[in-house]
Amino acid sequence: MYNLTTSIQYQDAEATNEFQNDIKKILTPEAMAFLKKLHVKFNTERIRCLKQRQIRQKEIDNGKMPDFLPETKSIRHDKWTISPIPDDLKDRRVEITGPASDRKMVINALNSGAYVFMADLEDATSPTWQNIIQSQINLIDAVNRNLTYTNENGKHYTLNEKIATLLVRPRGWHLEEKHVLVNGEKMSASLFDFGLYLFHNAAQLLKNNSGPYFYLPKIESREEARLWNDVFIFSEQELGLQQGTIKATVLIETILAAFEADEILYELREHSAGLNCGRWDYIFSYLKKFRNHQDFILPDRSLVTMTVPFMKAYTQYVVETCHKRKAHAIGGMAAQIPIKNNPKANEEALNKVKADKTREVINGHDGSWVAHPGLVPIVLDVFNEHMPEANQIDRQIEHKTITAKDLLAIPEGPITEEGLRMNISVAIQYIEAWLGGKGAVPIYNLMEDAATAEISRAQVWQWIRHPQGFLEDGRKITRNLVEQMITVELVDLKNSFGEEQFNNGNYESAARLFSQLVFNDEFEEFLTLPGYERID
Ligand SMILES: CC(=O)SCCNC(=O)CCNC(=O)[C@H](O)C(C)(C)COP(=O)(O)OP(=O)(O)OC[C@H]1O[C@@H](n2cnc3c(N)ncnc32)[C@H](O)[C@@H]1OP(=O)(O)O
Ligand SMILES: O=CC(=O)O
Repeated sequence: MYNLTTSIQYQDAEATNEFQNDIKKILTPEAMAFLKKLHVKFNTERIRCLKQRQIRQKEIDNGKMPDFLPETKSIRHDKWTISPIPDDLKDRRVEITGPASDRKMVINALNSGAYVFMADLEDATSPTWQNIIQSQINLIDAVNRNLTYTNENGKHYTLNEKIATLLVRPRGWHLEEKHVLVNGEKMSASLFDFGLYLFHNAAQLLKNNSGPYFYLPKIESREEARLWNDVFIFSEQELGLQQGTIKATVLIETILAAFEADEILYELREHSAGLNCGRWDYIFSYLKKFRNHQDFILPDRSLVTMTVPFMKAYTQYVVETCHKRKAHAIGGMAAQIPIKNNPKANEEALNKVKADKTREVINGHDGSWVAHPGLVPIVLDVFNEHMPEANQIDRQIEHKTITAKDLLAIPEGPITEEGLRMNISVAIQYIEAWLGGKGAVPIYNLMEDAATAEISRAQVWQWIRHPQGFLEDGRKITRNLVEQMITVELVDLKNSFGEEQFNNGNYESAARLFSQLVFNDEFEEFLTLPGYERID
């Protein structure tokens, strides 16, 4: 535990010598002093914003549905644009993402041919202390161009001459870093991740003709965006950086943020590098926010695609809003990844990615995400074909005006036994991996991370309680049925992975956490909150 008020301890009884050296390299007295200032100055407002989320949830529960805000009408209707975008963020046609903690993956991502690499400390990272510190080490080495890795077979990895532009996604406002206390309270994880990356790398990034660039997750309102903007201004002053040096792309990945997309861009206009459509968290947010409404229910996860009306409306609104403000509108993550040893299934997966990205570029997106280096050339081809310039910010796309009704439209479709079993299986397997320190994993040939697993567990929670939570064969989804399925799932997992792997893993504790998440009437805001109590 590192207490920023009294003494700064560098000893950690649990840590190996190597890890202690890493901690020393990252948590220097100067860096700690900067972190402390950030937390002291901004934590009260962070807590207020989180309380505001609860208030808003109660209003929604009581029937006050989201709408465009009358008090910010002038922001939506006035003419303004964001500040000019730096050169290395003008062309973002393919962006790869991956956990910042995995050294080999960081090298592979930077070398992948993608234009941007989003190094993720959020949904793709299980925030063990080791992973968080390792992420900062990897990022410093990447920025200083001395990131190397040698695998168990002696294969050596180094960075290419030309690498992707680096953006870092710190953890969201709801998370805390339990290993660091400021005045006795756990430090905001967002400020910890952001502060350390900025402190250690801003000067070198500028020397590299780049800059400190971020992706901001899970924002729910313009006030949360304003808080980030205030953090940026303060940090720039503290570190002697020119105002506007920090740039950030906000993920529009909550239903409430969609209604304030223009306002969020406005708050960050001096620091903005556009918006991104974080589709998986968006679906989760839609489920979460309207969970207590009898008329809102989603069908099988596999049926909530980008072409269902509420998803289509949201992406169109984000593109339109961004382009009006001369900002990039980046697309989201197709869950498919290359499939080994099955050429037919692989071709089908790649075709799905191609179709998804083609839809996005035609819709007006200025770039999009991939989860795997094998997908970079496919997405590159799609964008090269349909987007000859660096971006299509100046292209006006004729969409019908998006209304609140469009953003809230409820999709139709069945809930199947397969869909229910799949949610249970995916969520347990994902939580198992997360408890073991892995935040992104392939499950049934799809990329799964915290956002996708959140959908799976939230659906099961909702289907048990919802009056229309029936399987298409007429059976009501009950606690009893789900309990039986969890038991069967654990047996299936043991049979497929073998006794040894099963016993060495965290399957039983993952099933316990999953049961807590779906059987407790109190809906957990994020699975990573109770999860964090179970990891080091
Ligand atoms: C909803 C959201 O929030 S999306 C954003 C957050 N999610 C992510 O970032 C997920 C990113 N993707 C991944 O983590 C991985 O692709 C996974 C876990 C899904 C699959 O990983 P693996 O099982 O290792 O894939 P696979 O075995 O095919 O890897 C082949 C090679 O590609 C590399 N690779 C795979 N994915 C990535 C990636 N995202 N970035 C860099 N390299 C990668 C592997 O390191 C491996 O390299 P090697 O050949 O040098 O050993
Ligand atoms: O963060 C991205 C998402 O799709 O969720």
